[in-house]
Amino acid sequence: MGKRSREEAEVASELADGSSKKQKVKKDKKEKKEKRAKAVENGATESLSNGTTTPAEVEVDAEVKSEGLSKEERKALKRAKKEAAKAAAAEEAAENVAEGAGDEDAAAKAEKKARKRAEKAAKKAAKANGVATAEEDEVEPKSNGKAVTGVGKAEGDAYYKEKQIAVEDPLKEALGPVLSFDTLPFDVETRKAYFSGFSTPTPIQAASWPYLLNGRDMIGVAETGSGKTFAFGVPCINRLKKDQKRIQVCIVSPTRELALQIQEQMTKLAKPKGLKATCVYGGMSKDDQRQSLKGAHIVVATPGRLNDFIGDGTIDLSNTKYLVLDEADRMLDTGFEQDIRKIITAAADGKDRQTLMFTATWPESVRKLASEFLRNPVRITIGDNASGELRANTRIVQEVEVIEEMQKQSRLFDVLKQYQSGKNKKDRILVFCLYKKEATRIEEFIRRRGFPVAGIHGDLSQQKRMESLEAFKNGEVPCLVATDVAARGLDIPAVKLVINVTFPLTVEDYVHRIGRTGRAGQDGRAITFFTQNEKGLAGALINVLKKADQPVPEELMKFGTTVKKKGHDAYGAFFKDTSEMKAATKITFD
Ligand SMILES: Nc1ncnc2c1ncn2[C@@H]1O[C@H](COP(=O)(O)OP(=O)(O)OP(=O)(O)O)[C@@H](O)[C@H]1O
Repeated sequence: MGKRSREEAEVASELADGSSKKQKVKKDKKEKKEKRAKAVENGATESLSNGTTTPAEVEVDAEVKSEGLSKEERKALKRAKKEAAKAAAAEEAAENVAEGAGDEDAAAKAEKKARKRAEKAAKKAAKANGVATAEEDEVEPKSNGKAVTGVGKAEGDAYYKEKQIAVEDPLKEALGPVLSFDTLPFDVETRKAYFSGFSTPTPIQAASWPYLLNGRDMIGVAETGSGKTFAFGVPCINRLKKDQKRIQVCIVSPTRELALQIQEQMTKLAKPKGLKATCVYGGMSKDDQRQSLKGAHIVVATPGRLNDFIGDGTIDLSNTKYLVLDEADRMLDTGFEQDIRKIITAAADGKDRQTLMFTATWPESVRKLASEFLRNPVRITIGDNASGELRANTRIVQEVEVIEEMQKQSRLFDVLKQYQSGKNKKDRILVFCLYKKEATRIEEFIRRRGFPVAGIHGDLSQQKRMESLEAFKNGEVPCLVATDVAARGLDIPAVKLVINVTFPLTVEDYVHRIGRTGRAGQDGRAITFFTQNEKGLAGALINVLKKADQPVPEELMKFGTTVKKKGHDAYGAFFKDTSEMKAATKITFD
């Protein structure tokens, strides 16, 4: 085709396109008018394809619902109707102007303006009518409406692969991860309040949010310090009804200090929305806690005190539709099982309830019990670990020293001298013991050697426990001696070193203990004294070291690599020979 004829063809096609566009605009307008007339006739409340409600529709809706309104409400409704009529007239005028001028740009502008007015009127009318608008309620997550989905399949799959995320979903919803806070259903101010200081969601947050916002039950398994609290905390916020001053969200935690820490995080999420989170836990006044429950929407609790309050009628969980077991494997072990059964029975029915279980360790022994309480749960596991095997945070350097019982104190002194002197004098060190009496003795030993130290264990009053933790957190005391009450969940900034003076009863507890360091993308170090007394746990410990790519001392290998089938009542371990294990790849934490 020659140049000229090509130009002519293009002009002709443009003209043809223009006239057909005009015809289409006319046809659309005609259809819209007919639709409005029909809506008024039928009392229908259909929405336009862009999701807004037309003034006529609002009017019909308002008419239907105006019965039983107060005088003020009727007035508001009348005003809204007027607005709606004005907007409709404006829309009509805009259509006429556009038609008369034959100018599509002007028509589009006028129509846009009119639509805005119509939307405004629709919102006013809806408000007067008690219908919440999308903006007020933000996005109300639905269980089946997929209110929030993450990125598309290709991008999502690439992210899952890069971050080694395994998603097992019996319903095969295949929701992509949320890779930016901006795509969450919160306004700018709220996002700032929640996420300032964070650059992106962590892998467990990115992968779990779309499913949780869509109402799914979940098991989330991710390494210590990887942001699980916000992973389960953020999605429930939009679901809460501010005016319903009843417990709508319940989060259960195994220890008092952890419950308080979760409450702090939940308050950060609740407060900007005018919601209240409170905490109930043992060892403190019941009356004060009863008082604090007034007007609360979210309760974080330890199981014993929660059941006390359910039993005496202080707490009614029948409206609790979002139930979280944090440190879920601990919550489901034999010590807590009965308490948890009672709590779940007191909460809303399974079909109305979203149940979540989050943890860094997910032993085989609790999985069957967990399935009793969950409905088609999505299981999300981070770290090339689809089967949910025991894994330690790979940013922690793990050193294991096989020594004699009687060498422990002098080695402890050496380690403290090495890591808490000179410019490192203020570095935080957490020392774990197995027994309360042992913790008291070790604390005294450290104090006598000239190191400022505090303690936290079950022989101390709750007040004293909280004071010790606070002094450690605010840097007043750089060394804290603890039993396993401090092993799980506690998020203390910049713990440089964890020392295990006596190995815990399970290797799961070991993973949680050392997880107090190396949090939120930081590096950390753990030094563990291992004696002949714990040789039954050597195989499982060797597995954890190998999977985290850590050196395994010869002396430890000598105890054997077999993993006992049943390690402890709490967990009833799992069987795997270490030779099958492959080293873990590092997960990046943005
Ligand atoms: N998106 C994020 N980016 C950076 N830091 C984050 C992000 N989300 C949470 N954090 C921070 O990471 C730290 C660890 O979070 P959190 O306590 O929730 O970990 P966890 O996975 O529950 O750990 P544990 O298994 O020990 O209980 C906290 O200080 C938290 O404020």
